[in-house]
Amino acid sequence: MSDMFVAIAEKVKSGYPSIVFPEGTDERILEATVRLKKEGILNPILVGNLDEVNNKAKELNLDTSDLDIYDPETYEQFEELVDAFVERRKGKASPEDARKILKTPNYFGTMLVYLNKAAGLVSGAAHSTGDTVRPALQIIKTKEGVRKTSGVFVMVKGDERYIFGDCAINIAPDSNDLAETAVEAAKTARVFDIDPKVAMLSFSTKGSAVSPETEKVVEATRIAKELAPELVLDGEFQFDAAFVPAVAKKKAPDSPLNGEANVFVFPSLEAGNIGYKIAQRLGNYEAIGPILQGLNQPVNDLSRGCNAEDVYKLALITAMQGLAD
Ligand SMILES: CC(C)(COP(=O)(O)OP(=O)(O)OC[C@H]1O[C@@H](n2cnc3c(N)ncnc32)[C@H](O)[C@@H]1OP(=O)(O)O)[C@@H](O)C(=O)NCCC(=O)NCCS
Ligand SMILES: CC(=O)OP(=O)(O)O
Repeated sequence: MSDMFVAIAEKVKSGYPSIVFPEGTDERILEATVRLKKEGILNPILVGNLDEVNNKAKELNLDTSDLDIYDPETYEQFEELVDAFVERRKGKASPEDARKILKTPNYFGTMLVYLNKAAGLVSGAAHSTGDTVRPALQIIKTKEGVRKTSGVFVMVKGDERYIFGDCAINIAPDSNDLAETAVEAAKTARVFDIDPKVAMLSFSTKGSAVSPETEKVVEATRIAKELAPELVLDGEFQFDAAFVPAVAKKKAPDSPLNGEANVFVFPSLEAGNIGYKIAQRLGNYEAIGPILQGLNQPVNDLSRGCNAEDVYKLALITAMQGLAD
């Protein structure tokens, strides 16, 4: 494991937070949580039917005897969750609706976080992103000053670390959305000791093509600079002009990025989601995330293509976000 994750694990261990995993019968979740508990890093709370979770663990030769397993069907404080959900949804859910909704593991787990019974949540190994994040958007909500959450990956290979976003949430971002993603991604970068140099990506570099798509990124760059004038941030850039110094000299000789960008803001969810998966699967970068930015409490999604190592690392990041809040 890279030094970065070893350091995060040490930090998390000192706080020993509880993190909730709504997918208690998923084998990757089971493998990662048993390891996290055994290493004394954090306290996993698995959601699911006790027998089903334990039987699945047995099949995998994993010992879940010292893990907390909460079943929404038998959870003693369920009515507390119902009341808090009805209050939070302000007229959008009756107590009967809430009782039904909170039987679903992602809503149940998210309410545990909202009520501070857990410090964060990791899900999405077996659920789509929509089903994983919707409870958080409705219950946890964004921090004051953040209009929309976005999902970034930390891309790791050896000592190399980059932030890619938005790869998960906003399907057709406008200029304001892109600017906000950029500013939040720079903050996320600092969490991983990356000194952010932010590139606003497009298929054009500094006006080499002009279209509504490129103009959206030009405008996003202007807004992001206004929001965070201290940031090293520029656009619009093709990936090579943002990343390869020799290409940057030719295509954008006057830019402060100098082809050294390490935070990449994609112009649409198509580009971001496809882009991170290509870097992961063809480029052999580890892709940890999506890490949701700008929420009041940490809730993070996984790709359904994840492995147990990805779950373990995203759990570490989630716990670290919780300690920082
Ligand atoms: C994220 C997503 C599920 C939200 O869609 P949705 O549930 O239809 O959203 P809605 O517009 O109905 O909004 C639901 C709630 O979430 C909030 N919300 C929606 N998008 C949000 C965002 N980006 N940030 C913060 N809140 C958001 C809304 O304000 C609303 O809150 P309210 O009920 O309290 O008023 C949707 O944008 C989506 O499917 N994105 C793509 C996910 C994906 O497949 N990614 C690729 C794989 S990672
Ligand atoms: C992040 C992501 O693409 O998730 P999934 O692969 O589950 O759709």
